[in-house]
Order: sequence, then structure tokens, then C-alpha cells
Amino acid sequence: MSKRGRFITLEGGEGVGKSTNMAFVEAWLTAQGMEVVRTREPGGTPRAEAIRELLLDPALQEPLSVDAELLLVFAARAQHLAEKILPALARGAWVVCDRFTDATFAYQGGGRGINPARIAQLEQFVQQGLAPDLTLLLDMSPEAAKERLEGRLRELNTQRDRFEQEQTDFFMAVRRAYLDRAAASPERFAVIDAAQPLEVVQAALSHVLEERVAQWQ
Ligand SMILES: Nc1ncnc2c1ncn2[C@@H]1O[C@H](COP(=O)(O)OP(=O)(O)O)[C@@H](O)[C@H]1O
Ligand SMILES: Cc1cn([C@H]2C[C@H](O)[C@@H](COP(=O)(O)OP(=O)(O)O)O2)c(=O)[nH]c1=O
Repeated sequence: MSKRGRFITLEGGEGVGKSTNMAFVEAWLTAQGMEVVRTREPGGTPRAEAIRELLLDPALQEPLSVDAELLLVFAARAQHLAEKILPALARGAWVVCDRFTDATFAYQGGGRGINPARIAQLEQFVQQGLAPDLTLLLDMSPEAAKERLEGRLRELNTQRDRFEQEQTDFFMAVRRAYLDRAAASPERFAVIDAAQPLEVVQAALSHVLEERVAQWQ
């Protein structure tokens, strides 16, 4: 087994099953004997989670400017990288992250309409070349995912956050941007049809993980 830790991200729109499958990916890697650090964005450290609150809180009455949203996402990421992701990778742990910079290209780029070239400048500034080794993109139509999300919101009795309050065309643009990024980097991405039953989605995840882990050895 290679000593170097790997960086794996899970991506996709709201309600596609990221949280459910994060646990699956973590358990799969742990069963192979890897030390796994499971984390999420925006957030992952106390200060980055405080920035997450600023980004998601629907109760603050003042609108959040599109550029402020973009910069907050990257401020949280800079903190997360410095305090958690980079130290974990340096000691050989595997990092499994619920969303990362592909979400910025999808939400702030596709959803909000920011030019991807501007996002790429911040990506270079903050990440200095660091990118995930593997990105698992859970893909399904926003309409179908919305039904799942509504089920979860009812179960947890929670309020919609700022992004969950967006309309279907926003989520269609998010999906399009994710699929375009996957098509542009097929060696990094694995696109999984998330509309399938959970056991089929998880069989697909196991298959991809087996293949990639074997390649990295
Ligand atoms: N493949 C699946 N088939 C049916 N329901 C699913 C599937 N994956 C997840 N769910 C359910 O859909 C809801 C949203 O899943 P969740 O993992 O919270 O999504 P996300 O983190 O992407 O928003 C949850 O109630 C979950 O149990
Ligand atoms: C990481 C990241 C997340 N987001 C948004 C997407 C999500 O709506 C929100 C919170 O992420 P998350 O908790 O993963 O959402 P959910 O579980 O509801 O799918 O943050 C961005 O807009 N840009 C980013 O770079």
C-alpha cells in the first residue's frame, strides 16, 4: 500500500445522497486499513464552520453579494486546507471531503454566473496546484433530488438554507457546470448515476474505489 495519503471529494447537487455516501466511502477506506479524515466544505474547522454560517444563514436580512460569497467560500477553504486537509495528507491520512472547489465552479460559476476564469485565479491563489486525486460526482436531475431533499427537511424539521431556497433553473445550471467539469477532467472524475437505488450507487462507488486504489498502489 502506498504511504501517501489521497484526497477524495464527493460532489453533486442538493439531495443527491452525498451525506449518505460519505459514510460509505469512509467505511470502505477504513476497512482497507487507511486512516481516514472525513470533512466537509464550506467548513471542516471551527473558523471555517463560522464562515459556513455566514454563507448559509437565510435569516440575515442583508443580501450577500456574489463576489463576497465567492471570497467567503475561498476564505473558508484556505483555513480548512491550512488547519486540516494539508496536515492530514502530510502525515499519510486519506481525506474524504463532502464538496470542494468543483462546488465553487458549479454554484458560484454555473449557479451565480461568475466567470470560471476568475474562480480559477482564486483556486490557484489558495490551492497552489493542490487538487483532489479523485472526485465522485453523484449526478441526478434536480427535480428528483428535490423530492429526496424535501423528505429530509421534513424528517429533520429544518429550515431551507440560502442555497436550498434557490429555484430549479439555478440547480440545472449547477448540474450542467458539474458535468462540464467532469467531461473536462475524466481522469479525475467518476460520474455516478445517483438516481439509482442506494445499493446500486454504493456498488458503483466500491467499483471506482477498488479500481483507483489499485492504480495508486
Ligand atoms: N440512492 C438513493 N435512493 C433513495 N434515497 C436516497 C438515496 N441516497 C440518499 N437517499 C435519501 O435521500 C435523502 C438525501 O440524501 P443526503 O445524503 O442527505 O443528500 P445530500 O447530502 O447530497 O444533500 C436522505 O433522506 C437519504 O436517505
Ligand atoms: C463547497 C461549496 C458549497 N457551496 C454550497 C452548496 C450547498 O448548497 C451549500 C452547503 O453544502 P452542503 O452542506 O454539502 O449541502 P447539502 O448537504 O444540502 O447538499 O454550500 C457553494 O455554493 N460553493 C462551494 O464552494
